[in-house]
Amino acid sequence: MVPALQLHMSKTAMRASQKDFESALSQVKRLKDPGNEVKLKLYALYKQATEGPCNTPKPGVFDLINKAKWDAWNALGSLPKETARQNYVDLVSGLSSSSDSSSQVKPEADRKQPGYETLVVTSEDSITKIMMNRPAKKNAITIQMYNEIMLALKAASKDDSAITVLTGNGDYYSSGNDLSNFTDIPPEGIEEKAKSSAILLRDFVDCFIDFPKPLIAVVNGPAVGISVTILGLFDTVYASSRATFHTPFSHLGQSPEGCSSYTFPKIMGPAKAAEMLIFGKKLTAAEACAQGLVTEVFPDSTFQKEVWTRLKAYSKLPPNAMRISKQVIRNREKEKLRAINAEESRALQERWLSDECTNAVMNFLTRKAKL
Ligand SMILES: CCCC/C=C/CC(=O)SCCNC(=O)CCNC(=O)[C@H](O)C(C)(C)COP(=O)(O)OP(=O)(O)OC[C@H]1O[C@@H](n2cnc3c(N)ncnc32)[C@H](O)[C@@H]1OP(=O)(O)O
Repeated sequence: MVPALQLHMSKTAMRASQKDFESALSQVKRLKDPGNEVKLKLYALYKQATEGPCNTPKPGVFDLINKAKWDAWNALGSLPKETARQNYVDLVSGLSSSSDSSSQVKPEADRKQPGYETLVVTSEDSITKIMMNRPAKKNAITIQMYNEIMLALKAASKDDSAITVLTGNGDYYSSGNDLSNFTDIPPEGIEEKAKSSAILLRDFVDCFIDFPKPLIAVVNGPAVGISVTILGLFDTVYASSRATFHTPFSHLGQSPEGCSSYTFPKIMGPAKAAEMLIFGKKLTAAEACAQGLVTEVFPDSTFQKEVWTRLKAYSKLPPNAMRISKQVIRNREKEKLRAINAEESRALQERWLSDECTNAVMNFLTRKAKL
């Protein structure tokens, strides 16, 4: 290349780069967090562009952050200031366009994972959301929904999400077991029905006991029965101020499940647990929070916004560290929880054959009783 032309081009590039550099500096503040590796690159290019090659003393090995920054800057060697500016501008421009395209939110229907009829399952921002989707039936859990929740949890345990959320569509979180599950009696008879239901219940609860990643309940409204008891197996429970927590097992001729006979006394003390599990006392969200079943209550008007902002921030934490922390906490109790689940399921198998339970279910289904 002719030297004069080369000089002219580099001067043009330098002028353009200087102007763009200033706008890149303000643009970078508006970007989504690009992660540590990119932040180090930006830092190094900025230092090189403004101060030239790194000639400050190397920080000590224990000064991890400053050492990483120094290493990144030093790695640029004698890269000219102008080139560093240009590279900085190019990097920010690349980050801006990818963040623009990722911020174009696709409608939920487009992001929905196929294969579920009773749930809407979506994965984005490192969060897999499993939403119970029978709002007209208050998200009562049918046999199909138990099976789909188990499938969705198994898939979420293997996908690349960092955290998993269970929530409900509509005004209820869930009204618990769909009482019409008891009406579909197979030709083998009622004993067989009770036996297969106990196996389903045990498998369902085991999925929550064994779930390997942080599991969060976003309790958008009232919760009844098994949708309340399994909350003791979640890592975090966020509730709308409109939510209530009701376990009317005695009213239904039934007994507690979801490991609540163990987790509830442990969480809230035996006296408060007995009032819920034996006498069916319904708790408000504030009461459930005071008793430790709920992590935090948010005003209903801002519930979704506040909770999802929080969860998006948590989902950016290192996923392996979160998974290991959960496992360290859970592993200590896993065998115990599995044994309790098996025992509760056996007790319920008996209960479902009792007159007390049959009458309560018939009363609901013939609309003689509601909670
Ligand atoms: C494998 C087996 C495991 C078993 C373990 C689990 C134990 C439990 O979960 S016990 C808890 C069982 N749940 C209940 O007892 C709740 C029963 N439902 C009610 O009392 C009321 O529906 C409720 C207070 C939740 C809401 O009342 P409303 O606001 O007045 O609404 P509706 O009653 O009109 O409900 C609308 C619609 O939904 C149907 N529905 C609601 N919940 C259930 C349910 N759990 N099972 C079956 N159906 C339910 C209700 O019948 C209405 O249907 P339609 O009349 O066809 O509109």
